[in-house]
Amino acid sequence: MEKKYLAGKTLDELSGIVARMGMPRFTAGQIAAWLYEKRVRNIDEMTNLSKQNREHLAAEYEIGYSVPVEEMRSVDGTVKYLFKTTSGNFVESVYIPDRDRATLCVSSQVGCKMNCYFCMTGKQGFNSQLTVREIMNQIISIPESAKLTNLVFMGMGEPLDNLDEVMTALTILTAKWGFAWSPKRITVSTIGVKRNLTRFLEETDCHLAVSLHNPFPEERLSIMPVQKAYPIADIISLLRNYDFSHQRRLSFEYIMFSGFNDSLKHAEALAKLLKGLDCRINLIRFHAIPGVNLKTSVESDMVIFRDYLNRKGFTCTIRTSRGEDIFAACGMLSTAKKGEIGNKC
Ligand SMILES: C[S@@+](CC[C@H](N)C(=O)[O-])C[C@H]1O[C@@H](n2cnc3c(N)ncnc32)[C@H](O)[C@@H]1O
Ligand code: SF4
Repeated sequence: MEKKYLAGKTLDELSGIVARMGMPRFTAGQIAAWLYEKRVRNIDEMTNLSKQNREHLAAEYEIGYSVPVEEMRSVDGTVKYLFKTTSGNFVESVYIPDRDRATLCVSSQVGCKMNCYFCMTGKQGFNSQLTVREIMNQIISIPESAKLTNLVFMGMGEPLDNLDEVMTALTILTAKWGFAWSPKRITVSTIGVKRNLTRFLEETDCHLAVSLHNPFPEERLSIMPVQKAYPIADIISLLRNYDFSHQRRLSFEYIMFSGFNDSLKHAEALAKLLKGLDCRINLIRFHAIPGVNLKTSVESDMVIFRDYLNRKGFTCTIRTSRGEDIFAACGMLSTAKKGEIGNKC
């Protein structure tokens, strides 16, 4: 019999399992602590469960964590990890140490349906959803797991297109019986999948980042097909119904493309679009990818753009690029790995 996995199970699900197996109710909490606090890799290590209960559990279940299959280290300390998924594909996670912070950028899907012109993951097309176990595994199975202070869902895939699994991962990360993290340590990035945005905003307190990239609808549509189904103006109207003036943070991601979206006219339109919203704007350098005819903006244009937005009352910063020497743009390593395997077949 193929074994099922315990990793990624919530306390409610574990309670159902122990009840079915005739174990005491409190065993569910003990198993959750072994999975998410002590992070053991083998049921036999759950030493406060009786030997009989461990054997019983191990007859049907295994834990289901798996270590990365490859890693690339940057001179700046960034590490890119590659994980093999159940579907036989690969996803990436990037560990980014920065003074007293240690952030992990996690993937939510294998590939992506959204097909943004500038994105390597988009070029892969959609392959499959990651399960909550595969999302949690990225966080638990890197050597630096215990050092992590922050998480960003900015790896491969669109988190709001896999919301059930992402929400369960957020529950495990923030529940007392799980990681017990504050939701303020977690940021979910989206291009604005409106149908799921409301649920995310209502049911979590995690920070939100929206990938905007161009304030003009036609121009945005030319690089982001999602603009057709979910225009950015509608997303912004929806966001105006929520309070981002306290603990919860709203930010907009804006990749700066030379001669495409980096003029003062764009900065003015962006300021107009976001007027009155409590938000930050992050300007990002474009990581060039093969076959895409766009270049990152020069530093002086980014500075002019940033200063204009700061004068308009926004908090706008230029994000430092990390791990340039290890293909840090998401999707590059997994695409290379896919090609390697494809070539071998
Ligand atoms: C890979 S996406 C994943 C999260 C979500 N799908 C989104 O688009 O917000 C995370 C961020 O990376 C940005 N990005 C994608 N390709 C990039 C590239 N080649 N250079 C710089 N940033 C890129 C996206 O625009 C987005 O802001
Ligand atoms: S930028 Fe985000 S939404 Fe667009 S293709 Fe890449 S992963 Fe998908």
